[in-house]
Amino acid sequence: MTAFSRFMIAAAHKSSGKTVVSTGLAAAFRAAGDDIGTFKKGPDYIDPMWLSMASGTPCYSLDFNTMETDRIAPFFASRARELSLVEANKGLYDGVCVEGTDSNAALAKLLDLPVVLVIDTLGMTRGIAPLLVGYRAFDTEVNIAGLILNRVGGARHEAKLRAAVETYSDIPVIGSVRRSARLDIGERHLGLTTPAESAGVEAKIAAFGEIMAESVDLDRLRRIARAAPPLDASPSKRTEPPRWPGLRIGVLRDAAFGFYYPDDLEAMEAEGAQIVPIDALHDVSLPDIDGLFIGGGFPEMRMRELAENARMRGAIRSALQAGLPCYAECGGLMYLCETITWNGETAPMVGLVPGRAVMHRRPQGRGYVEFAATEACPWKGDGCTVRAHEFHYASIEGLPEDTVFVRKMQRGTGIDGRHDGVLIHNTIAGFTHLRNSANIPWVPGFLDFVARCRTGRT
Ligand SMILES: NC(=O)CC[C@H](N)C(=O)O
Repeated sequence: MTAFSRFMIAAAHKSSGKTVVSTGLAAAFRAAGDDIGTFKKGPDYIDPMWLSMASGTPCYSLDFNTMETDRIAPFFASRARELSLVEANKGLYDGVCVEGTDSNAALAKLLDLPVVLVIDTLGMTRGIAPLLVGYRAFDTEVNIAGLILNRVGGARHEAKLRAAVETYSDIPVIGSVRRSARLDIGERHLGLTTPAESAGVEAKIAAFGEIMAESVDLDRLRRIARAAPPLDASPSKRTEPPRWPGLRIGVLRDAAFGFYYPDDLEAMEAEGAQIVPIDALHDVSLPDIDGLFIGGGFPEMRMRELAENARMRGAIRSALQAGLPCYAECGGLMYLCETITWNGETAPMVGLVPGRAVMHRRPQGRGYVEFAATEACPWKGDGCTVRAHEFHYASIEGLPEDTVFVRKMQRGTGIDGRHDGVLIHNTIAGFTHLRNSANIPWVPGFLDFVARCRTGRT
């Protein structure tokens, strides 16, 4: 049994301001000297970037789709800090199936998380009461322990909301956050803008923190978090020695590429690999590496700078053509194509994948996917059905007929609706985002492949 303080920030629907409130709370607790850690439910990469910048520690995803349910609590216990904030996705009770087995509420029950609801009160006064009554009655096993009124218009609005809540509900109001342009994070395709591309991001996060410290009763929230019962799970511990000591894995990490799960990179390090960060916008050559990992992100937002860095594009193309093993996901796949087209502009990219990445106005693939590896897949242990996710506005056009794919889609879109993961030399590049877990061990699969290629080379 492990005792540590924890709570979930949930809402009634998407875009209620959860991430801004959570980021501000993480910043406020950190500024107050609390040992705060953050988690995000679901496969998202962007909200965790804000949360981890605010807390100064990695933000880990908790996801029913890619993690075995019985591994979630040990994983949480091994990453939790003295005070842990879990940010929900969408609404508290939303989930893929009608039973809500993968909902935020299910996660709150699994981890015994007291829930703090952030309610977007825009255009709402007395109507908040039936919403809360319903949320409370819908599942009495969910511990809704506090309420933060968000986007409150002014003192009169706040008074009406408080009166309605106090009259009809027993959920305590622990905060009231006024509508303010200072609390804006821009939204666009895929969700929020990333901190890496927001000007003055540190000042912005500090301002979120100051506003939350003034608007939310932090002590009350600490008490709610402390009242969580001890968690019936021991931290997961690794006992085997690292299998690939000294393997050097380059990871593209900059304003264009940033979609990485911190525990995937930690899993590489636990196997003895060394992560070598590479900036595709500014570095002009590749460091000494055995393998390359290019995650997703927003290459389309930086396509001019990526194009202008012709030396790096050339260095990556030559290295991959010479057989350097590489794994690229989504934005990484787009970078490896011949060109990216967006907003009427086309820019040259690496040119390893003989196709053109084209951005569209609507998502071309979104949600959970399932695939089976084809015989062509050079990674070992990839034979079973793999669950993962995709979210992209890009498609790949002009791929030749004889393209070799390593994934046959059973659910989801991938590259052509049926396949994902092109194989070119020792590079696998696809739209799917993988998350390493006990049942989807892509990290050992990739590292083993990198090690085999290295042995072949030397
Ligand atoms: N998931 C990603 O890496 C997204 C890539 C790109 N920004 C798109 O929307 O298509």
